[in-house]
Amino acid sequence: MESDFIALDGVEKVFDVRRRTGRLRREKTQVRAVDGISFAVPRGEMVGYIGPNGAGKSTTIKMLTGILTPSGGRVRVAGIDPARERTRLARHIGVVFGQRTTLWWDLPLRDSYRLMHRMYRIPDDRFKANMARCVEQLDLGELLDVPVRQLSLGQRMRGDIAAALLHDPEVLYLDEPTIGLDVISKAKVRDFLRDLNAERGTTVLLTTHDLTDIEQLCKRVMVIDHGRLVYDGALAGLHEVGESERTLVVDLERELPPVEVAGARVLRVEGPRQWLAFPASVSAAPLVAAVAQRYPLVDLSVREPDIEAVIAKMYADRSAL
Ligand SMILES: Nc1ncnc2c1ncn2[C@@H]1O[C@H](COP(=O)(O)OP(=O)(O)OP(=O)(O)O)[C@@H](O)[C@H]1O
Repeated sequence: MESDFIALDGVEKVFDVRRRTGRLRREKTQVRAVDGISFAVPRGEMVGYIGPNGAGKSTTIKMLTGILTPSGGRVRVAGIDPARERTRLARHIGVVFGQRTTLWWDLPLRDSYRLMHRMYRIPDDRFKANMARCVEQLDLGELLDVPVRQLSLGQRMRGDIAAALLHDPEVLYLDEPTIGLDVISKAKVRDFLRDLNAERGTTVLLTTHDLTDIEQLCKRVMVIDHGRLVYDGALAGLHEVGESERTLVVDLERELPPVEVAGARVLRVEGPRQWLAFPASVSAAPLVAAVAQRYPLVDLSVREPDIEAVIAKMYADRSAL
């Protein structure tokens, strides 16, 4: 069970939608938001779940919380069928939606937390310990008596993350937890999540458009597109799938015509500096040697492929199919 703490097997979600096709006419159509997804996440793993807008990420998370019932397939979280036993599952999971808050808008954070204490029937000692930990690690001390509506987005997000953890869940779903946050708030949230996962072994499923979140937090990433899983593996492996390229930036002694060497193509020439693209999967050494042998080289550097470009290319390639 531990190796498939979260398990999806051929999961589908189809929405019936009515579309207006004329002044009085409406047409019934179906949207396959999730189209046969299978994956397993072992206990204690922190996994990124990414994809373009409308790919089916939120729908998957809603099925994992039990808010939505799958149209087909099987979902299990901590051995529980979420849609059937949503209340029982609630004790095991915490959910944070970056775009909306679970806190009471007009109440200070402290009062929201007190309400959750009672709603979730959290034992007093656990509540106190978790509260103390979150307040310290998320730097909430000075914010506890401020009404939620007066908090900045970053402060509110930290407040929301604490709220999701007061009942000590084993699983945390995060849907865009860093959206709209400034650089410092993002760093605080990421540090906290990293510690939470390392120290408490909380299993984390993270949905985000910010690939830095993934690069800094997740070894494994799943990519979903049009309701299907198109990649599940190490973040590094995405480069191979996306056929990404590295860039060799060379500074020559003087301005010269585009460099000609096998295995690379010149992307740009700017005075004595030239940018050469070569496949990320091959070593830079022979290329550097070839350039150095034939051209008056002053300096050089190698730039790693940009993961965002890799993923953008993956999406583009698939939609061209
Ligand atoms: N309640 C609903 N009724 C009808 N269609 C829906 C419903 N919820 C989602 N959809 C559709 O299902 C598809 C997947 O939506 P979903 O919100 O899961 O995508 P997402 O990957 O989370 O996107 P985003 O990154 O924009 O949040 C979209 O085409 C969306 O319009």
